[in-house]
Amino acid sequence: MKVFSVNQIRAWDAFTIAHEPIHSIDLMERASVAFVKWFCAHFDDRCPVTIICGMGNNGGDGLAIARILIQKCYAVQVYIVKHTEKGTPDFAQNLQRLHPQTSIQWIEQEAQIPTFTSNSFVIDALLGSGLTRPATGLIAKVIQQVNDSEATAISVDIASGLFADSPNAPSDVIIKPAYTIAFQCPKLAFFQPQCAEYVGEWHLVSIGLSESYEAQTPTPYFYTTAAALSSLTKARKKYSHKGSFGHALLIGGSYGKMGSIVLSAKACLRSGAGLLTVQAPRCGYDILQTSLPEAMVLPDWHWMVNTTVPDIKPYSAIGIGPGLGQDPQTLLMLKGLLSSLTSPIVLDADALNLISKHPDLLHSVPKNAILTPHPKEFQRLLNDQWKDDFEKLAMLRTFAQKLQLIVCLKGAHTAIALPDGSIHFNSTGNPGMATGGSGDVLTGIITGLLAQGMPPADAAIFGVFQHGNAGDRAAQKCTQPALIASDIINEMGW
Ligand SMILES: NC(=O)C1=CN([C@@H]2O[C@H](COP(=O)(O)OP(=O)(O)OC[C@H]3O[C@@H](n4cnc5c(N)ncnc54)[C@H](O)[C@@H]3O)[C@@H](O)[C@H]2O)[C@@H](O)CC1
Ligand SMILES: [K+]
Repeated sequence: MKVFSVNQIRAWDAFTIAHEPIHSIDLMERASVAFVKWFCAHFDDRCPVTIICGMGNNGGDGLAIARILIQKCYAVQVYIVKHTEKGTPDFAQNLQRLHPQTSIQWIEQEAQIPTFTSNSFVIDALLGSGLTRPATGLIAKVIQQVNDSEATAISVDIASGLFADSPNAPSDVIIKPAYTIAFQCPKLAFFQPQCAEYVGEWHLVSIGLSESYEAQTPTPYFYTTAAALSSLTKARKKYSHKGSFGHALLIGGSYGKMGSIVLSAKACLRSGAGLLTVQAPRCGYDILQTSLPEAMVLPDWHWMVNTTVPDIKPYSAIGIGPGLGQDPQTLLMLKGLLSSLTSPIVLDADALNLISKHPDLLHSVPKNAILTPHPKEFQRLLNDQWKDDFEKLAMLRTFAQKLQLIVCLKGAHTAIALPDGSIHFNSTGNPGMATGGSGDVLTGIITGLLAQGMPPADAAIFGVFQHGNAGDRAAQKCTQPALIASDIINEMGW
């Protein structure tokens, strides 16, 4: 799914209005009906609903939502903040459409701001994607009052005061909703950690905007959906054999850190790799052979760390890093490996840390190599600091494009930057996966997919998606706090 900027969304609305064709007031009605459908599916009519409206189209949505909820017998109180002399035409029309007996209160001064009770819902329709400056004055005061209350706030399209495509200042006043119900496509802000409390749990509702506009309009940003990946899962042919599914090599583990490479190795096999060899220091030999009889083990001559550059000819993909350690001899091995590479590679954990300490190595990482850093590792790779998450994203794009690498920046909504400049935000996963070993599992999955011949960009996007999917299934079974990396492996499968 494409993620568009506010300007593109506005053009998308206009295109749909002109080409469907549909009147803009009817598009607003569609949006409001879609919002109400979600709302009613989640909350019954026992709790009072307060709708706070601005005077733009977001406020127009709020008024239409009020009308539809009243028809469905919800107890609705409407407040309109008079922040301008004249509302938009669709706002005005929806104001007219409200039943004369609807409870509407204009807020023209601070004393008229209500208190919001803890058992109520506040539907936030003050400001939407039309935000041009931070919320101030009366609107800011209303937002503050909502945030100070214990009411459950639900934002229409986007939290009032939140910029969709660019960072807010720390002092900006923004609704902190429990939920955001966004129309048609997510906003870039939804994927930024710094915006988390201004987004809450977000859901998309379709408002039937033009499919041809979506298809023909370019954007660097994408949101991964299961449907877009369905073509990547292929049934196995009847006469296939283990040689049909590649031979992966995983390099990692060191004294005290063998668990990392064991986790990667298990995940690699579960991703469907036909054969797996693990190169590990000699101290890990028994551990690997015992915990993972399905894998072959190539013991390094060194007892504690990896030092030997493997003969890479037999392998269709290589993953290196989990538990690797940063011994000087391991660094030499990594250098040797990078200079002799012919197969696709995943670089993770200490392989990335070694590269960060020896930045010249970055230039010997081959095109389309997959790097899987978490934000700290990425910052070390960049040797630079971003001032906010939007800048981090821009730096990620530039880095991947300049070096022609695939970078999976791990976190909630892992951002996968491709050499073509696109960024793909993941849609699966949960905070239960923030636990030691999760990343090792991901490295194993992607290495296994590469070994089977999946193109690197697909392997990164599909691997991250399936890793999160397995994590979601695991969390459902054992809850998020109880989830450990092995649970992710046990829930793998597609
Ligand atoms: N036809 C359409 O374009 C549709 C629009 N929809 C809704 O319309 C919203 C966008 O509506 P608008 O573009 O009218 O804009 P908003 O309703 O977001 O904002 C209203 C107006 O307030 C002014 N404003 C901006 N920042 C302000 C601030 N900090 N304080 C006070 N005033 C400020 C601007 O002039 C802006 O146009 C979307 O978020 C969505 O909710 C939906 O109804 C779907 C269809
Ligand atoms: K809003």
